[in-house]
Amino acid sequence: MTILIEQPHFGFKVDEKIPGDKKELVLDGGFVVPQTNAFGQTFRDYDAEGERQPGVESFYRINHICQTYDFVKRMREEYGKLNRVEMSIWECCELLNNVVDESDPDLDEPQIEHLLQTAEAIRKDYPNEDWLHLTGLIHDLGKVLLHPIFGELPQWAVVGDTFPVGCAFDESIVHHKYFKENPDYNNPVYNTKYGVYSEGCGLNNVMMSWGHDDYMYLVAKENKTTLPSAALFIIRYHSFYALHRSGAYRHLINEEDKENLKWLQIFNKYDLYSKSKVQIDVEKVKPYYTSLIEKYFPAKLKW
Ligand SMILES: O[C@H]1[C@H](O)[C@@H](O)[C@H](O)[C@@H](O)[C@H]1O
Ligand SMILES: [Fe+2]
Ligand SMILES: [Fe+2]
Repeated sequence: MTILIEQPHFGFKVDEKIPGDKKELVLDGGFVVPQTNAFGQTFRDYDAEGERQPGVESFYRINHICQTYDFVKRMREEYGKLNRVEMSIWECCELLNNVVDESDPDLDEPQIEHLLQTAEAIRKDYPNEDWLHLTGLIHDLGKVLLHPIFGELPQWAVVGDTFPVGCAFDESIVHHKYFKENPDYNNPVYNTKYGVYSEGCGLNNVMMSWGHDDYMYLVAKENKTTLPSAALFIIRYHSFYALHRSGAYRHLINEEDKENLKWLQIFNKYDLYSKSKVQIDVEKVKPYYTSLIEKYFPAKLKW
């Protein structure tokens, strides 16, 4: 049954602005898109004054200064070895029980809540796309890099929006001004529109700032997941807001990226707007998600 609240037409598109005077939208008895985050502010407002703003801004300052081309190259090589731990996907979800993401203006809950909220919100609107439910569950698992067994990487090397390194930093990136202190900012090899890349080279050939996205992509790929390529693309680029939100860096993408981007934009609605104080009953949904994990992953993965 379709229930429509205070909305004259059916449907809600990702890039549509939520009307200011409407409280919330309900689709097909499915996922409710809230107008404000758990702190009563609009989502992803990096300038809104509030308890999280100063911490988030200082997070981005150090992130933008330290994410250089050389740093990313070293991290990809080091963490691409996957020689740290062997564990299942569900064990990794549980490790995130205590992890709180300092870059996020919309959420201060442990990450496991966010994973389940995202997956369950997708399941409401896309009941038949089980691969997308599982993608929701695992997309942020790369945040285990914050854990002591992964060397307790600092937040700036794990979370936050991502962006290409090796070419100019686009102005649409959150708190762009802090890039001025990044050594690559003044390096002529890396500071032009194309930098070390070329027109339509494809994102697979572009190095992204290091963090949970690329790491989890490497984990999924190297452990031979059977998830479709759109799932791997979502995991790898879900923090690349400059592209999927602002449309920057389109000169680097190829046809395959363009196709995958459509799924990423659908996914983003659930990743972003499902952040709330509503808790999911973990034990209740666990059997469903463990069956999906069995379908798409080996029992133990190398991390
Ligand atoms: O603060 C958030 C958070 O770290 C998310 O996991 C990441 O995907 C977003 O891009 C970022 O803005
Ligand atoms: Fe993320
Ligand atoms: Fe997320």
